[in-house]
Amino acid sequence: MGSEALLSLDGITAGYGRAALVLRGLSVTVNAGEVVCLVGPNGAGKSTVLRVASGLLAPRSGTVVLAGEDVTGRSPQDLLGRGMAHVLQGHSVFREMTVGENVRLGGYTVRDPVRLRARIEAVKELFPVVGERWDSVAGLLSGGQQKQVEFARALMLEPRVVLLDEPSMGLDPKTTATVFDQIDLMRRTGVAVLLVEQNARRALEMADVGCVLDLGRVHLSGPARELAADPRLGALYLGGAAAGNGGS
Ligand SMILES: Nc1ncnc2c1ncn2[C@@H]1O[C@H](COP(=O)(O)OP(=O)(O)OP(=O)(O)O)[C@@H](O)[C@H]1O
Repeated sequence: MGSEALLSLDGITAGYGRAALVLRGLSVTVNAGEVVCLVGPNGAGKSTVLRVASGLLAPRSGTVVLAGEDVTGRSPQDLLGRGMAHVLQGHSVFREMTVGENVRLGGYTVRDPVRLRARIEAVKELFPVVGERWDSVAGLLSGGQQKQVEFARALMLEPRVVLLDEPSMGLDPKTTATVFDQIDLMRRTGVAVLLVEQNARRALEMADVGCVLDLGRVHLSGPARELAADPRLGALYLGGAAAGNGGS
C-alpha cells in the first residue's frame, strides 16, 4: 500500500557526547502504509535511529525528512506536532493514572472537544482493551494491555509516522502476536511504521521491509520475508539472537 515516502533519514551520522559515532552514514525510508523493521545485534544503534528520527538526538550530519519537509534538528515537541510519534522501549504508561487519563494525555494539544472525542473513539475502536478498561488504573493491566494503551496514546494526534522501539519486549508469545496484529492495523490506517525489534524472525514476518544494522549503517535491506530467509542475517548475529532462534 502507498508509495509516498513519509520518513526519510539520509546519510545520518550521530553519537553521544565524545564517544565514537553510533550511526555512520545511515539511510532508511518509510512509506505510507508500510512497516519497516530495523534488526541487528545489541548496541548496533537501532534505538539511536529512532531517537534521531523523533528529535531526541540531533544528528551530526545527514537529513531527516518528514512528509517532504526537512525537519533535521527540530525538537521532539515540534516533530510531534508535525505527525511523528515515538513509543519508547519498555513501559511508559503512568501506572497510577487510569487508562483514560493516559490516553487523554496523548491528545493534550487537541483543543477542539469534538475532535478530541472523535480521536478517543477512534483509538478505542482500534484497541478494544482501551475502551473496556478505560477507568482501570493502568498499572493493573498486563504488559501487553499496557503496550496497547501506549499505542493508543501515541495515535491520539493522528501521527503520520510511528516509531516503535521493541514493542514485544517482555511479552509472552501470544501477547506478542496481539501487539504485532495491532501494528498491522496501524499500517492499514496508512501510518508509516519504523519498528525496532530483537525478535527478528517474528518482526520480519509481519514487516514489509527489513533493514539489518551493522557498524552504524544499513548493512542489508530488502523485502522483509526475503531478508528473514537470508543466511547472512543469522551470521550477523554471531550466535546471539539469531533470526532462527529469535522467534518465540
Ligand atoms: N544515552 C546514551 N549515552 C551514551 N551512549 C549511549 C546512549 N544511548 C546509547 N548509547 C550507546 O550507543 C550505542 C547504540 O545504542 P542503541 O541503544 O541505539 O543500540 P540498540 O541497537 O538499540 O541496542 P539494543 O538492541 O541493546 O537495545 C551503544 O554502544 C550504547 O552504549
